[in-house]
Amino acid sequence: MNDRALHTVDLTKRYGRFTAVDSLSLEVPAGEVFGFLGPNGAGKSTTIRMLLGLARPSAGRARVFGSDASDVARTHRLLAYVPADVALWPTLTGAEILHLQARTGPGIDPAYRDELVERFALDTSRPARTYSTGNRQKVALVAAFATRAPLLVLDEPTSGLDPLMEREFRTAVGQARDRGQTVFLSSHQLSEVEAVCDRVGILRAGRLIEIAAMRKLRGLRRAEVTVSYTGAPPAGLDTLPGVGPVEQLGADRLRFSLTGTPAPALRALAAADVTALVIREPTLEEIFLDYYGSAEATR
Ligand SMILES: Nc1ncnc2c1ncn2[C@@H]1O[C@H](COP(=O)(O)OP(=O)(O)OP(=O)(O)O)[C@@H](O)[C@H]1O
Repeated sequence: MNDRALHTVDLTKRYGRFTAVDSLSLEVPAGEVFGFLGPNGAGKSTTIRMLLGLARPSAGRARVFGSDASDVARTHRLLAYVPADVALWPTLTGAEILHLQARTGPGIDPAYRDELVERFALDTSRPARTYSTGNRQKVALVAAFATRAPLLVLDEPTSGLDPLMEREFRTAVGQARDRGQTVFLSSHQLSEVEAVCDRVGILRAGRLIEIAAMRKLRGLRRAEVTVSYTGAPPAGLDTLPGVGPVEQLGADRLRFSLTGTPAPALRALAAADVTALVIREPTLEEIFLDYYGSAEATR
């Protein structure tokens, strides 16, 4: 099989005069867990619809394991897809839907499917119309992860899941990787992408602005650190590498931004009588603004 699971060249989608996806060129090698990050409206779902042959590109091309994405009869035998808004047959139960999907998709591992039903705590005896958003997502995730499709395309698959289920999701992605499946995961949750992906592409206003290994993305991060203390304030923080301007928030509290390893800052803090320490991770939007400049970050 082709060693490139996904390959796009100048992939473009215009709606009238609006360009939703702009000359996207991307390669995802087989076996990689690739994160596709971007804020709302960046063009993630539109890109995915073109990869799945569900939307026709205005220009450029998309290939799935070497076949043109428009050849859905061929490419859909090689992939499983979890859409952002999962719609199920309302009168069928979860079990019936899983059974149906097993018969129509690229083939499944029934024992692993049953294990996933347990792990995702899915009550498959209920009709789908009674399912919450999260439960509908679970049905779609179980169906996708149980396949042996070489490519899993997941479009913001965890937006309705609680933290316990999010953990199961991360485990299932790791198991898919261990089996050699390629995972294309669209998300706007940096922590999720960071936990499971090998590489990440950042999309903004329809353009791919960065493709980086996770290690590099971590280097871009700027955390906000708030420190409460008694007695003398921690000394020498503002001369440390990675520490941004130190802002005093009252008599016994200060705040600073931190990029890269926290070790030097923690050593400086250890010398003071710290009563509370809060480290807030930046949002994806803040990383964009931080790294690319606020003027560029708006469409
Ligand atoms: N059929 C359509 N007609 C016109 N504009 C569209 C159409 N589909 C999408 N768009 C626009 O294209 C842009 C990209 O939308 P898309 O759904 O791909 O974004 P997204 O990154 O998936 O966002 P989200 O995280 O909110 O799902 C948006 O501005 C959207 O309004």
